[in-house]
Amino acid sequence: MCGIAAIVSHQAVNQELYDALTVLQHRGQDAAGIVTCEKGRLHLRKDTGLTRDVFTNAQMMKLRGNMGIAHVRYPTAGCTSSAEAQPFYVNSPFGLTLAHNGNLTNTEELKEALFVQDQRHINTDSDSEVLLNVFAHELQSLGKLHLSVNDVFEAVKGVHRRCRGAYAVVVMIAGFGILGFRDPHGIRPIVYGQRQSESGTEFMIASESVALDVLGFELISDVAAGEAVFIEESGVLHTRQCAENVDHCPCIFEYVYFARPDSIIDNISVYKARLRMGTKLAEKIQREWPDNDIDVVIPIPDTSRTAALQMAYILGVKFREGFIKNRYIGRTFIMPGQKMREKSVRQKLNAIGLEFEGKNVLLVDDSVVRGTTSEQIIQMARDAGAKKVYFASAAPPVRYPNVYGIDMPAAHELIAHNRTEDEVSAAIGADRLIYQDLDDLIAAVGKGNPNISHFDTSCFSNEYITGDIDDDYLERIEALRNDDAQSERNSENFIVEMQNCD
Ligand SMILES: O=P(O)(O)OC[C@H]1O[C@H](OP(=O)(O)OP(=O)(O)O)[C@H](O)[C@@H]1O
Ligand SMILES: NC(=O)CC[C@H](N)C(=O)O
Ligand SMILES: [Mg+2]
Repeated sequence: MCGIAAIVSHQAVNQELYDALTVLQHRGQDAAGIVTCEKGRLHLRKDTGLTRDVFTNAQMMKLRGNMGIAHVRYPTAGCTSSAEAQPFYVNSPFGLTLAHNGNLTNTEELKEALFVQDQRHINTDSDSEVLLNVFAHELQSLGKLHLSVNDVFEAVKGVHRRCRGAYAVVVMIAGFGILGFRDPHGIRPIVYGQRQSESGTEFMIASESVALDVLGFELISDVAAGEAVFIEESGVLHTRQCAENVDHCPCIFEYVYFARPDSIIDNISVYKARLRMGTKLAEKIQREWPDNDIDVVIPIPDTSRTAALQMAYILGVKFREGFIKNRYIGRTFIMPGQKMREKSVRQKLNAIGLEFEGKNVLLVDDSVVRGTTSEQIIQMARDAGAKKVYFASAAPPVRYPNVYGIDMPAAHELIAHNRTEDEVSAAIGADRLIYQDLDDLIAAVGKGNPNISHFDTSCFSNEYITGDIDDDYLERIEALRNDDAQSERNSENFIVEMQNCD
């Protein structure tokens, strides 16, 4: 899950893109990058690390220009080398840079075709580099010396014909403008907005509306599934539906975990969706366990707080902060490698003993994926003196890999894979485990926008909307991207960057 942002302004965009990345940091902590365009010339800075670590003042000064795009990365393909940090660049045609959130599911076929038919060179293992080259080829093959807005939309149509999987994308065409587009299923979020300045209208595209809010842009709309928006460098906006078969199916895990609660995605408030998840889960407890002896509801910071608050309210029991989060440790689930994730949970969360001593506590988390957090937290609650430790998950059991931009490719690394709910409860050491039902999760999120008829729920249901995921594919991905394979690849880190400014 990465974060993308783009701004077309009448003044320098370097600081605003940087600010946008800090607001989108929760979507990717591995690498960050910004590219700006000044009179047709591109200035790029990208590297591994958090936004605050990647850009020095001197580098920021070099990112001149009134339009640019930016990215924070959480890898789902390739390795963690800085060469795979985004934005990516190709010089032909016209000078293109791209930032991508999502994951292509036909990368290998595309790579082969790019090499054999399109005579294009791919230098990394990143699917996003492949995506950029597909777009570049589609634009090139129109054979135009001077680009029109229509040509840009024709190239997006070509991308939709060739690419499978999830892609929310921003592309900057040097000296011409900025494009945003979303795959025909609209799996990953992308929004655009505007603000007025003394010199005219300015536009921003971003993964989440919270980035627009913070930078003073007013939300115009989500980019619809299959749609493209293009903003000319002068500040003129164009939109076009570019896909033939649109079937909007946004990722439900954005609402469970990834997105910030203060974002609105596809007209659904993430905050309200999480409150409704809390209501549904509390109602399930009341239904199935009416004589429960829960004394207190305690959230596992940060993401579960909204659902937990609502659960306590519906159950009529106290809500207490039993764990304090170290604000300097990032999100553990999106960290690379199980060792680092395990170590970080303990560094990140610490118990307040008096909230546990002698009590039956209901710990609430938004989801249980590998079980890294829940296992340690339950032990911490016991160590702090809890009598009984019950555990509730606002999402159903995560049993299947995600192939659309969340890095959980190996089924055997998921604690609920091939386990019953009771077995998971035993594995994490809970006295009782209550999972949200999938229908309730869908109802909780879907209530915010009745026009969305279905969601990508693949990690819960094993149903993959793109229709190209079979056992063979999942086996290949698991072999390529399980934790051991990744750490081997990352330790080699052999891909060297082609362009960057120091
Ligand atoms: O079962 P696991 O593999 O541990 O994954 C699930 C946990 O990871 C996430 O927290 P994270 O620390 O990433 O972020 P948060 O602070 O936003 O809750 C999520 O909120 C769960 O707590
Ligand atoms: N999480 C994402 O959106 C990742 C984008 C892209 N697949 C990468 O690995 O860089
Ligand atoms: Mg968490």
